[in-house]
Amino acid sequence: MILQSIQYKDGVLTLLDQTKLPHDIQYVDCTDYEAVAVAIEDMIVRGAPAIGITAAYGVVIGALQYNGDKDFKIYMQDVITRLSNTRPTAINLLWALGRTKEVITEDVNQTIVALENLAQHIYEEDKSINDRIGKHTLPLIKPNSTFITHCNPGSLATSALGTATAGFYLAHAQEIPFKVFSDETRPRFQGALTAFELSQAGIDVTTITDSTTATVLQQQDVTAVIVGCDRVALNGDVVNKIGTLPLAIAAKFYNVPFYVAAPTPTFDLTVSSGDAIPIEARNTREVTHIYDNKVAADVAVYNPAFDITPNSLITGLITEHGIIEAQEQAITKLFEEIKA
Ligand SMILES: CSC[C@@H](O)[C@@H](O)C(=O)COP(=O)(O)O
Repeated sequence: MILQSIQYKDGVLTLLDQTKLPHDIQYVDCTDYEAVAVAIEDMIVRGAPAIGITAAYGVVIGALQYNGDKDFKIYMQDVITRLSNTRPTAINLLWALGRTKEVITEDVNQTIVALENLAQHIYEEDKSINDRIGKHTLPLIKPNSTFITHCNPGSLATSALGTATAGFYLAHAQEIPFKVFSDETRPRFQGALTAFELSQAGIDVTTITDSTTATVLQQQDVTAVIVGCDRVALNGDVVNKIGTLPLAIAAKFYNVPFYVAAPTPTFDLTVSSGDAIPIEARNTREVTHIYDNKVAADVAVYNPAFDITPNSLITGLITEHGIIEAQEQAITKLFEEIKA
């Protein structure tokens, strides 16, 4: 069973509350755009593609709330600005919001219909991207192979099969035996969500602490590491959940291929390299507390939510158009082909 993290009907955006998983399955209904913005900030919804889809629906809800107090286009710009300031790293957010801007006109009713169609289109497009990334990942999943993944690049973070997990779902459906090690991903335990969703689907998954990753690479015959991403720079550097960089370094040391599942909406061709990508600094409480239990002394805390993996550590980027090198030339060529 694949859990749906985002559902929309008649002005109500229903989000699976990921802060409660895996213990409780609870949903949050958003009927105003401020609630959507807070849901993104508080990580009720999370994961790059899911954030983009949610923001697109947030704009629809914002348009539905319009009460004529000010010029419609100025009001809609305020809605978009609020949503775009929720989280800084995953480019899917700005990508989706940029697309909503293109359909906003002075005509309120027409704009609402266009925004609803667009949000639905972005949602469906993401599903198709998941499927296609899965198909390109499938040849890597030979019988009895072993993988490591990090964070949650799964159905919870997208509209369907996930990015890095899509191949796992397809291979499992074909009854190919394989196993997955899932880093728990401190401090927010997104990897525990990956283990949860893969195990729900009947996939052989083992949770490991982030500090066990190198030992698994040392001890096991790992076929490949496959992770997702939040933003890919023009030169192929990848920003993904904190802990991806040490995993990539360890994979290189043990000669294990390191793949990044990268939907094209996650590329940002305006940034030449990873160090130009803004890295979100999150609340120190995420580190000092596990749920409500204090686990750290009262000392300084450094809590970047993402890290930058240099292109030299990446074997390939698994896009919906196929696997490409994490290099500027290959990325430019892909986007030229898409445009043509
Ligand atoms: C869907 S791929 C991106 C993920 O690997 C990952 O970095 C992610 O889910 C984002 O993290 P989050 O901070 O929970 O929104």
